[in-house]
Amino acid sequence: MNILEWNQLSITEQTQALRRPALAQGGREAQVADIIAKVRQGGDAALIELTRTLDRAERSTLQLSEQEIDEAADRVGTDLKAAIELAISNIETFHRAQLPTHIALDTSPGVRCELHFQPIEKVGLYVPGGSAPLVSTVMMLAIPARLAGCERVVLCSPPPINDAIVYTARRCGVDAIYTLGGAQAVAAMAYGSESVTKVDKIFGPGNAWVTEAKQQVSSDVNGAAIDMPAGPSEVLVIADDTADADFIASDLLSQAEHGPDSQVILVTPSNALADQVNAALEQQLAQLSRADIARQALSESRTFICDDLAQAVAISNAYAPEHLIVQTAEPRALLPDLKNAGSIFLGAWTPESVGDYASGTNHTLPTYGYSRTYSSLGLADYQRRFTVQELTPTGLRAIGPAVELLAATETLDAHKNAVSLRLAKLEKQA
Ligand SMILES: NC(=O)c1ccc[n+]([C@@H]2O[C@H](COP(=O)([O-])OP(=O)(O)OC[C@H]3O[C@@H](n4cnc5c(N)ncnc54)[C@H](O)[C@@H]3O)[C@@H](O)[C@H]2O)c1
Ligand SMILES: N[C@H](CO)Cc1c[nH]c[nH+]1
Ligand SMILES: [Zn+2]
Repeated sequence: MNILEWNQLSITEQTQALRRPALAQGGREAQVADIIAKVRQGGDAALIELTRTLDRAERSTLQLSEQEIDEAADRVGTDLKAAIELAISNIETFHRAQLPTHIALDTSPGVRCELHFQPIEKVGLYVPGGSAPLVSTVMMLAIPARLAGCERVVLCSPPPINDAIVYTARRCGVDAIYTLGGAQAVAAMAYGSESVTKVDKIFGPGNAWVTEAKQQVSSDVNGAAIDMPAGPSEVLVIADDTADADFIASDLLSQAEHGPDSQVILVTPSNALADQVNAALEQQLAQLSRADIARQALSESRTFICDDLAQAVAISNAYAPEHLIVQTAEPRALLPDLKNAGSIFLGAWTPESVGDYASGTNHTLPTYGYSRTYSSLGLADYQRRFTVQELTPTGLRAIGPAVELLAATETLDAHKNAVSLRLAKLEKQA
């Protein structure tokens, strides 16, 4: 990886060096808008045609039949099924603990306020499959959907759909599975078609086409809400000279292998470590089946040499990575200063891969720097919350005059009147 001295870069160069490669490419807006328009106009026929041209797959139906699901499940080995069970157990445990608490209290005597939670009724899950079949993403998206109580859960993944994706979808309670990928899958779930259910909210990561389509359908009131912009994978590692260069290289490569537009960053005050990591990257790349993809990602990735760990934290906060790994002598000591990251991995024995699969946390995370304002996917994303209030005459007498005065100050007479009429009636009754 290119090694750069952070302090030698101008402000413009620093900003440029932290730019995401997928965003730098850009230019997909019109193409994605065209795909969405075709799906809205042509329904299933357009989806079948787009699947043929963009995914080179011939299918006359989009939804998997029960027989196809049974056959796929039979082909999944028992060892893999056991690993899936272990992951499901931890993901369920962590997400069940996120079930919200209903609030009901009196803010003052006779003024009852309540906070209620309701599942979003219909949700659509996108499971990437273009370059690798992300079985783990099925668990990350479907488990919280079921725990939240969503009524209908549908899933799209590009053809040829992987057997383990199908098995896991059924195991996690998905109601319908469609062999659809890319922007066309997002459009189908947002607007519906003859065979695809229109959903209220779309969840899941994907490549730049998927992410762009999610943005477009979420800005249309007739489309669907989305979880977050979860695009090409990225990781930033903060390390000092106590860190193991092989471990760091393995973590960087684990995200670099996702796609050519993935990005990985190492920030360290140690020149020696930077060189060791580069040597370890070369060694490990030679063993990887996806070395070509990882090399492309590494070409847009870099190491920054910084003054100290405080500067490393500042660089990380500015980049706002999807994943942040801290491999320093005292990783937890940095935690209070780490502001913007989707998910943080502390210490030498916490490879990012454990969060991808089985520790229990969700691997669907904001990319492109959106971890400044978006959070890791959680149970709350599958629910909506609303408030309830109920006042007694005592309650209205207590807060009514203040409401009247506030309404008058805003020159909103009707607001004031709605209180005044009632207070007058209460006066008469007294
Ligand atoms: N942020 C997260 O939480 C998170 C989690 C898992 C994966 N990811 C990322 O998800 C991505 C998965 O990408 P992927 O490509 O493997 O699978 P994908 O399923 O997201 O995309 C494949 C689809 O892209 C469409 N497509 C490909 N080239 C196209 C083109 N030229 N024009 C129009 N459509 C085209 C095709 O329809 C295909 O079905 C990776 O970048 C990975 O890093 C992110
Ligand atoms: N690291 C990905 C999120 O950026 C998630 C994933 C799935 N499988 C392996 N990794
Ligand atoms: Zn990963």
